[in-house]
Amino acid sequence: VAMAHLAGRLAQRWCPSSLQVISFPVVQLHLNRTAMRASQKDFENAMNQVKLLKKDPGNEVKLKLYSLYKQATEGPCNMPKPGVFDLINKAKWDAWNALGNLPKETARQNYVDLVSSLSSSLESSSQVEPGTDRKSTGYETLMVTSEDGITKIMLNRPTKKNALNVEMYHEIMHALKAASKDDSAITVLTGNGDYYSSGNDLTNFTDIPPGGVEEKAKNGAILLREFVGCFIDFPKPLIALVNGPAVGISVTLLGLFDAVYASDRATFHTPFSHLGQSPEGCSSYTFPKIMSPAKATEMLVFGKKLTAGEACAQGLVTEVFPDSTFQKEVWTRLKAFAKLPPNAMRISKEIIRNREKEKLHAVNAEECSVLQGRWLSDECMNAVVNFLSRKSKL
Ligand SMILES: CCCCC/C=C/C(=O)SCCNC(=O)CCNC(=O)[C@H](O)C(C)(C)COP(=O)(O)OP(=O)(O)OC[C@H]1O[C@@H](n2cnc3c(N)ncnc32)[C@H](O)[C@@H]1OP(=O)(O)O
Repeated sequence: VAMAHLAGRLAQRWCPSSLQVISFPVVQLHLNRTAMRASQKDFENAMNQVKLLKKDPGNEVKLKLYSLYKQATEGPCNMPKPGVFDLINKAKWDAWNALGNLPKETARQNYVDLVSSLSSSLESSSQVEPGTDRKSTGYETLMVTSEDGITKIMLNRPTKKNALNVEMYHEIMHALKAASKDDSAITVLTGNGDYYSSGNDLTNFTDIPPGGVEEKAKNGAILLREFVGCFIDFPKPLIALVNGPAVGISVTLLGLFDAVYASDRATFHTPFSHLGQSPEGCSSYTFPKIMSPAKATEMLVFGKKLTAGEACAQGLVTEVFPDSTFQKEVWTRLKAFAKLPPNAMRISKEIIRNREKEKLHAVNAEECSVLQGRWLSDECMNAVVNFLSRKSKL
């Protein structure tokens, strides 16, 4: 967190004249989380959209829609349990009752999300790849689509190399939560454009709250911990399609994915020391396990950039594909995976992940706490100032 006024102080201390040169963009970040909450109007629109669906979504989805509708409009299940032979009403009652005390607003949001994913998947079923189907509504920084049992979350700030601004952190968390509840069997994260992601948006460091830099660092650590926590807890198979270069947090998180497919154009770079920062995304734990402590040190401490082939040899990447056939090959494979029984996949992932979950959350907490301190350091501030003043790139 090279916050504007502290960075300004630094520049003044070391290079008074540079103050005229460096102008800090004070970014008004759209932390508008309420925008992500479905309004009554969104809910009504979704109800109308359901009537327009061209294909029957199937009984399981219809039960889900029914239960979410009832929960959103009436709250927790308030009907007497139907008799065992009243099969239809019993199935409806079971579905509604299973939602327990889910708040009405959450049910409304889930209903809207479900309808949105159905609209995308059912109306565009003639298309070949999830990459070409309809954009779901409501996201500023992502394109989220669902088709063929696959929810695809695409980072969508190609002009900024898919750098993660604060809004994108929130939207990814939201999209992951929605994907964990939707009907897809697997979830995919990828990037739009030539980059997978250039990591944390360094302008995140410039919008200082009234509490000053310490508060900024504290808020950053809280956000990061919650963000990484969503990856640790994600219940379905989560697959990264690394379409191009990946930097910083977009690389470290890969250790929490269930499979990582990369184009041979991709590179993997975690220049934390160069940036005066320290590893996150649980990489201080996952990387040494995946690739040996020494190889992890080369990446996380010395900032060695790996090619896709090297990352594959070290176990960080599952398989590398020629860029020219990357999309075709991986989507063919993913579609086959998505046809496997979803509950079996979920349970198998759970059994693998559960053994590590507690440890991963502890590592995440520790990494965030260390980073909070790093963001206040001169080393970190200098690096961010240099990038923002266009003095240095990676
Ligand atoms: C709160 C949670 C914190 C979590 C902690 C996470 C840590 C990390 O992720 S550390 C890694 C941070 N990332 C970087 O340091 C990368 C910085 N970017 C670069 O070095 C370069 O942009 C590049 C090597 C990624 C690409 O270089 P190039 O091909 O020459 O493209 P441009 O530099 O012209 O970039 C185009 C456009 O995108 C903007 N941009 C790219 N990356 C970032 C970024 N990380 N943050 C902010 N902005 C970024 C760049 O400024 C250009 O914008 P315009 O000048 O407006 O065109």
